Amino acid sequence: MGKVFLNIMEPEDVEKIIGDLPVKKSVENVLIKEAHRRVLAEDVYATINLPPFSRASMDGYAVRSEDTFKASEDYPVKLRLLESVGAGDIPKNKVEKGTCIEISTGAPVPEGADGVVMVEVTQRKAKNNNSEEVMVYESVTMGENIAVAGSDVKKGEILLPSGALINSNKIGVLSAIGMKKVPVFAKPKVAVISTGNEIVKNDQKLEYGKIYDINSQTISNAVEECGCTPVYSEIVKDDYKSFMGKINEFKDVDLIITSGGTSAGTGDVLRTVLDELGDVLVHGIAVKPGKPTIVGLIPSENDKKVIIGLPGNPVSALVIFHVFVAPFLRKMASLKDEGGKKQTRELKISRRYHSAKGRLHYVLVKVDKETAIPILKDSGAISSLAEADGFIEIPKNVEIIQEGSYVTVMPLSEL
Ligand SMILES: Nc1nc2c(c(=O)[nH]1)N[C@H]1C(S)=C(S)[C@@H](COP(=O)(O)OP(=O)(O)OC[C@H]3O[C@@H](n4cnc5c(N)ncnc54)[C@H](O)[C@@H]3O)O[C@H]1N2
Ligand code: MOO
Repeated sequence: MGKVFLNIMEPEDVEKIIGDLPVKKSVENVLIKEAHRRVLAEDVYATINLPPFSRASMDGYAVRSEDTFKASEDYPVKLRLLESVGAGDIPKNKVEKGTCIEISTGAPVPEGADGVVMVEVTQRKAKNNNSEEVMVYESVTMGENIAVAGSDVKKGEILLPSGALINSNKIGVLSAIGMKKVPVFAKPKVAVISTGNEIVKNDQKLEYGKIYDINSQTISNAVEECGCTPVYSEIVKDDYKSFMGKINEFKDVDLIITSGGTSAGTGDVLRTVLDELGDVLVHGIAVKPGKPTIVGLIPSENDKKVIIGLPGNPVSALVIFHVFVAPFLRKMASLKDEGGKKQTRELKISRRYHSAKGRLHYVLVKVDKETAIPILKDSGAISSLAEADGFIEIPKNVEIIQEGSYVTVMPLSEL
């Protein structure tokens, strides 16, 4: 396949190409304590009734409701107390006419009882023969203060559908049926590789001409936010052998993201390696920043593996990741809003913005209350990362955005 760098593609076409890339999914069973923020891979049905038995929902006395119908402040009904049942206990007696059983919230309702009188509207009195009686000052209706077995969920009913993101409340639902292991989609593994002779890790000395690695950190975090597991890598030098070696090393990952080495410079070897190993689907997008972005496919064991080459500039790398890569990773991770973008906000732009025509522009913005403030620095400026909350898209045919116009802000991270 010939080089396609000069074949700059429109962003919509690139989104379509990425959207059509192959996605492999597998399922694994994890302990419930490890299921948080994972995606359910099967429908979950109730294996028991919820609640499993009819239980009191108030502290008080289990009664036959008809015994209390005439009860009032002035004419309380007297009921003989048979026993006291706490949560977790099993009642020994049956509630017969004229009797009651003291009951705690969560305890099983004794046979014969069809209502629970709240303790606040009763008074307990000891009698001479060591027995006790309860004065009831208010009536209860049938079923009052009782949660009947299966009234919440019936055994066999669907509790959660496949594809649900297991957050803390959904963990509660799975816990209610005593689930130990939960079927979830395996998290896609994504190798994150920074390339460049000038890049060093933070445990190395910063010699003249070198810079600390930013992209492994920013992109790995962003990968995690998409429900995938980042696999860290050593920095790869700008030479064919190192690059090829590293790509072959990551045989068991689902996708590879590199940064740097995408443009036309002499050290930019990703393109050469991809041309040799597989297919380059995209090399060049009509956007700014991020024009030299690469999307490729290389053969892997049974099918093909996707490689995304992000531009080296940390701002370009992050923006391109959010626009083009994150939706695909979220789809791989089976997150519900498959392919969808993150929650955006419509805000007023703080100043008039002038954009060069011809390419779609992504502009970092700081959000202050209801205003988006454009950050006017180039994509090599790290300080813009410190200020940025998100970015806006300015279509290729728009030159001027007037102060106060509404713009759509895409957030840069989850928090
Ligand atoms: N003749 C041309 N030159 C360039 C073009 C072009 O079309 N023709 N495109 C420019 C654009 S746009 C960008 S963006 C860069 C992208 O090039 P690369 O992807 O090859 O990136 P590098 O040259 O390796 O790096 C660019 C810049 O970013 C720094 N960098 C790289 N990786 C990291 C990292 N992990 N952490 C922190 N900083 C990183 C690197 O040191 C460079 O300063 O090419 C333009 N040139
Ligand atoms: O368009 Mo580059 O990607 O300048 O930053």
